[in-house]
Amino acid sequence: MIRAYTIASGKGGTGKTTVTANLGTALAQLGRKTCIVDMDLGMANLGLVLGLDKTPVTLHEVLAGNARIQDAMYEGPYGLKIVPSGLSLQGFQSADPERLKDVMCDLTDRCDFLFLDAPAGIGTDAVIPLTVADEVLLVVNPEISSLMDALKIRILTEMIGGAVGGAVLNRATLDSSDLSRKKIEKALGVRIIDTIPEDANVRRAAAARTPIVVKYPGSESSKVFRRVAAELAGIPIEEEPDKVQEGFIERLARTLFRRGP
Ligand SMILES: Nc1ncnc2c1ncn2[C@@H]1O[C@H](COP(=O)(O)OP(=O)(O)OP(=O)(O)O)[C@@H](O)[C@H]1O
Repeated sequence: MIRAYTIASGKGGTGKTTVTANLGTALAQLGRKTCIVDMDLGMANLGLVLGLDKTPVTLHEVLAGNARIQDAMYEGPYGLKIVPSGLSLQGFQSADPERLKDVMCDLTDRCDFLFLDAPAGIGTDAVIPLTVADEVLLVVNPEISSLMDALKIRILTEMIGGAVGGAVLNRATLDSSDLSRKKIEKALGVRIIDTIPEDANVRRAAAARTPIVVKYPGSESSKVFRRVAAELAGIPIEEEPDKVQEGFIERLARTLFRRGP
């Protein structure tokens, strides 16, 4: 039985693609058949951040009725299936987001988990993914503009008969200007499933066109992605306890009392 999630935020640049790519990879690492789809028909970048170079068939052709979804699926890490969107404006014009429902039917037997990376805004290509998923997961940053846009998406989703399952707070810092998790939860009216910190390794991994859970598996963000993936898969995850940071005194003692050559 397939479980479909749409990753949405309303505001651009909150981390939807990052969350889609890494949750998808983390679920694939857990052995779940997982497919991620770039619904950003105009400004595609899921394939780019995952290092796909040759993608002769994309979601553009599928939504234009000229190809089957299985022809637009490319292999990612741990057997993750990636459906990129095309980069051409012509392809964008020919793609009809209304075909998404039929595409989802074709995917039913092919995977356990499906993630749709929604575009920013409330255009047709952003709204349709909100209706077809079992649950919408919001990606929100700890700032008022992101919160307001996420709230709009929550209300819109409910108005059109969809369901919001929760939110992921991304790019959290310890800065006092950050909205707190509690405030966001209260204003948004949905549970914050987990919090991903602001992490320079996220950008480094994107530059290397590799998910952070593969490139920097020990980073804080990777731990959060694995935790959320485990929760979605309904399995307990045991993280290694964090190594106690060696302080200056411990380092000095180790150097002074080192045995042997
Ligand atoms: N936790 C994080 N720490 C640091 N940088 C991050 C984090 N999450 C995302 N980023 C960076 O923020 C930028 C935007 O992220 P991303 O592309 O995932 O957002 P998006 O919501 O998909 O954007 P768009 O609305 O344009 O599709 C990228 O450069 C990404 O590497």
